Amino acid sequence: MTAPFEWTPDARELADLELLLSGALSPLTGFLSSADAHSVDEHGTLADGTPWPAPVTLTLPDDHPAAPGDRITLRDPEGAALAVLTVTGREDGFVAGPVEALDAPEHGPFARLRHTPARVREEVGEQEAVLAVTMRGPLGDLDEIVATAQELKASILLLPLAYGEGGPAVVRAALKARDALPEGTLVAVVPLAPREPAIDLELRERVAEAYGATEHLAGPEPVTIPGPPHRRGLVIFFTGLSGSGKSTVARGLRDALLERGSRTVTYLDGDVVRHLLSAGLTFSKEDRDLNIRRIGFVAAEAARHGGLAICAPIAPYAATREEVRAMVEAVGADFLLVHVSTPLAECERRDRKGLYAKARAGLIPGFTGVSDPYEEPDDADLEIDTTGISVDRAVHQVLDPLIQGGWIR
Ligand SMILES: Nc1ncnc2c1ncn2[C@@H]1O[C@H](COP(=O)(O)OS(=O)(=O)O)[C@@H](OP(=O)(O)O)[C@H]1O
Ligand SMILES: Nc1ncnc2c1ncn2[C@@H]1O[C@H](COP(=O)(O)OP(=O)(O)O)[C@@H](O)[C@H]1O
Repeated sequence: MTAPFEWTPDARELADLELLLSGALSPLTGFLSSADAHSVDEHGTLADGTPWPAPVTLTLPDDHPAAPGDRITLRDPEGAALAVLTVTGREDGFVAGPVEALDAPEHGPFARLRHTPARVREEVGEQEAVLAVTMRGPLGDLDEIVATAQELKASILLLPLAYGEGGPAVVRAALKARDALPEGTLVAVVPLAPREPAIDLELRERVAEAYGATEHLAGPEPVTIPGPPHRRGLVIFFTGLSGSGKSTVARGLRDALLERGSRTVTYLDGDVVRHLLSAGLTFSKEDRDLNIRRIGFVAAEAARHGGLAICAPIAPYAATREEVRAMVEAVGADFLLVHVSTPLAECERRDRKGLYAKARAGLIPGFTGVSDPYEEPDDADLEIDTTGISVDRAVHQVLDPLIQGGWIR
């Protein structure tokens, strides 16, 4: 049964929730209170003295109405109800309490391999010694694992710690290793998000124990060599006042890239987006933020598999631009913020669409730069002022650093 209050935890918290529900974080049965989390940080124990290596917490905004005694349905981003949390405390932004599983649909890559610790222990049998190998990347030396297992007369359990973009690759590596290891080697997928190295190792030990391990080997850390810039996803995000030249330069850049032909280009113009993706949104702060998040979402999807996206909205708020940068970097792509810093006076002099005149006459309320804020970026990767220079020159001020940085060939 779902509860009256609702919340959608973030990706890390959802991963922890899955582990709490499966028993992989035993003896924990819920999210920690602030007191427990601080005690773990300071002493490596819960407040009652039980040893525990890592805070497992859930953040809830202060304006969320749930209070101690209330029940909150926890949902995944697609809306599936995963669990109910019974609130025992709220402090320092954390909500604490035990969680109970709901009948959530199982999906996602390798969902069939997400065996619970109880199921794995049952399959292995209580008497047997088990060598668990936790892995975040491909295993190097399988001979060493085989030799250790023989010495311990143990069966082998591979625990790929699948989290985030690289998750499926770790599981594939585990399945490949299983085929080369002795018969009877088991694989169980554990969605354990990484922590700082020492804590990560201790937490892996605890998870391995929950899975019945009598011995634990931590597999090598993955060596992540990012691809060369010209193969990585890239989002070029123009921001600036209306009339500063964002669309003109962005279109020129798009055309120059298409002429070179070395990359696919997705172009998200501010005006075009407003007619389709964000049709119906106003220019209130909330709607502008939503508009920018939508643009960021589409751009990040285009960049996820190595595409190049160009966006050219006003994007007046620094925090929202930072959110988009984080969304793009979270999919392993690069983000370049281009501030088209043409001063207001010049934008107003151009007044291509007559909007500044209307804004000054009070006919358009909340017009950026006139009667609505524009927060100047202090994190721009490039700045161009298009006053008194040709469009071609302005386009080159963006294109040249892209070539120099290796993003464009
Ligand atoms: N109140 C108000 N403030 C600013 N701009 C306004 C407003 N009302 C309409 N317009 C027109 O909408 C274009 C900006 O849309 P954006 O989607 O880029 O804006 S935002 O990023 O959501 O703030 C902008 O186009 P550009 O000139 O291409 O920037 C304006 O033509
Ligand atoms: N060097 C330049 N770069 C870009 N635009 C320029 C430049 N010089 C003059 N302009 C003019 O400035 C206006 C910019 O309008 P636009 O690109 O629609 O701005 P925005 O998308 O920022 O609202 C256009 O009329 C364009 O021709």
